Amino acid sequence: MLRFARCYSLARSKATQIQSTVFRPEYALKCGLEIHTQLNTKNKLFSQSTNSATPLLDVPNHHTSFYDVALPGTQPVLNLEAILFAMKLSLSLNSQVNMVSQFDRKHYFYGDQPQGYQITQHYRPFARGGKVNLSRELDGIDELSKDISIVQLQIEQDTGKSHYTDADKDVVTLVDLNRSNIPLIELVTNPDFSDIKQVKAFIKKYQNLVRHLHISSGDLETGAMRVDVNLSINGFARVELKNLPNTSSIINAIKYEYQRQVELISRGETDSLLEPETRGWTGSSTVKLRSKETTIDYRYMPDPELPYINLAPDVISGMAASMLELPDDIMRMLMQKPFQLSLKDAKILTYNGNQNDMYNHEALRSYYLETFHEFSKLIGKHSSAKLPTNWIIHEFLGDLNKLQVPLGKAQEILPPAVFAEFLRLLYTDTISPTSGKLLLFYILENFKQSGCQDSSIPDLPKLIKEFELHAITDVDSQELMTLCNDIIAQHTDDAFIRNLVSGKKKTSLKFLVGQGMRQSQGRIKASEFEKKFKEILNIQW
Ligand SMILES: Nc1ncnc2c1ncn2[C@@H]1O[C@H](COP(=O)(O)OP(=O)(O)OP(=O)(O)O)[C@@H](O)[C@H]1O
Ligand SMILES: [Mg+2]
Ligand SMILES: [Mg+2]
Repeated sequence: MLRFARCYSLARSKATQIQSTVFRPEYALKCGLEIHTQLNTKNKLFSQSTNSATPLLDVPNHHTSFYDVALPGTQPVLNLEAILFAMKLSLSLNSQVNMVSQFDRKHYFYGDQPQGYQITQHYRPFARGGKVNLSRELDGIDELSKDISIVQLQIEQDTGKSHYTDADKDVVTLVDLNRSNIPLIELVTNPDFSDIKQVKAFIKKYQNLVRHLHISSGDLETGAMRVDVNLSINGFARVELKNLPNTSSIINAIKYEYQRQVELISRGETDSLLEPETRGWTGSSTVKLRSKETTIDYRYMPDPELPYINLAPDVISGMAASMLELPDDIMRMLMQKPFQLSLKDAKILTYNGNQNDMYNHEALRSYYLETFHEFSKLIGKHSSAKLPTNWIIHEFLGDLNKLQVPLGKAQEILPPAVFAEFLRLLYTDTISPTSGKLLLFYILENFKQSGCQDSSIPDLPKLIKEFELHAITDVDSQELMTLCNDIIAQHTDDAFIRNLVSGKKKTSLKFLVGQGMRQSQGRIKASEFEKKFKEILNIQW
């Protein structure tokens, strides 16, 4: 117990130390990233095995061929889909695709690497150069604009996975080769990052890019994307940080390592910072894995079983011509007229979350754009941008999440033209926002209760009539007067009225209006109540 308490307090003090890390200009941070991304091709890089999309659910060693487990005599056959994916990514990053690239063997011995070498691209990578632009406007970095330049992109095969178990005190290593030979792209950036916000923004942006291009799930949690950070201060040697399973580990490891190096430099103890080293992340600190002297000699050599990748120029130009619009351009389009979305809303339509979301950004964006278009047609001009935004991005999405109904399904009963008609009812005050919320939720809940099977289009006028949701637009003045007088009689006393009328407690008016909205079930507008209460109580402010 005591030991636990000591460990706990040590971990807590490290956490506090990490939180309070201050980046000081006299200790300039320099960072570069190496990002491995699994490509979601149908098959593996050099075999016909399935490249599984659900690695966490798989039975170990299920997706393996003779080649993946390195049976003698098997040979690699290149999967061209991986080349197309690499080309898409390179073009999106403005990288120069090499017309000729080649595969090399990187030798090292490990249980989850049965060939004894990994096939990668060492001498002639797939693409070189390129950049990612980060901006204050879109990515929230401190600088107005900053380019992170790319060294290269290389295609390589993933390794298997080792699991260590403690069976009767003998440590047993279990090897799962499902991951062996899945295609990876390693992206190497120059050490252009000078603060944490830039690193975070880059990772988010790159993750979204691979999802946008449909070449990877980009998930850090499943290991589909793995980030190594290289970090140095004031010209000392770089330290490479590995085993960073999620964004918070990446950020905390940088903070911890920065602080560690600053302390060494400020104490003049810089011997250990003269040679590069590789460190791992334990969850609360970095620990040395190996130094330069013990660096493995990988004995790189061209793979004699694989021919060069020779690209014809028209393959690249053909791909360039068919490229999708990129996320930054889409965001800028959405933030301008006529849509005028906020950055946050534009991101919802452009940035993909993980697979658990009830929608994907592309489907939601086309739904939004089509509905916007239909709505503009209905009301005969460019619509007020706020209405489609609020009702699609906030209300509708909120309902889908609450009810766990996927957008693809909900669209069957609420295609863009029907949603646009619903928006028209709100725009023309045929129904109040309160009634609109009830109606939308009712429609979706009903659909959910049918097991998302009853895909008949809802009859909006009929439902409005049935549930008496029609807004009371021509409010009978006498009826409103009676309602307001009743509320005043039931909910106020002399002091309440005095403070309200004198303006000392103006918020009391909101309270009265709220009561009115509740009693009329939202069918009489708040502004009508406000007018009436002011008139009855002779409020002058
Ligand atoms: N002075 C430096 N400070 C911080 N980072 C640096 C510095 N110099 C280089 N880097 C970064 O180190 C990384 C080097 O990656 P690269 O893949 O080229 O080599 P590696 O780490 O030796 O190889 P491996 O792929 O086997 O890990 C790049 O991300 C680069 O930006
Ligand atoms: Mg490295
Ligand atoms: Mg590398």
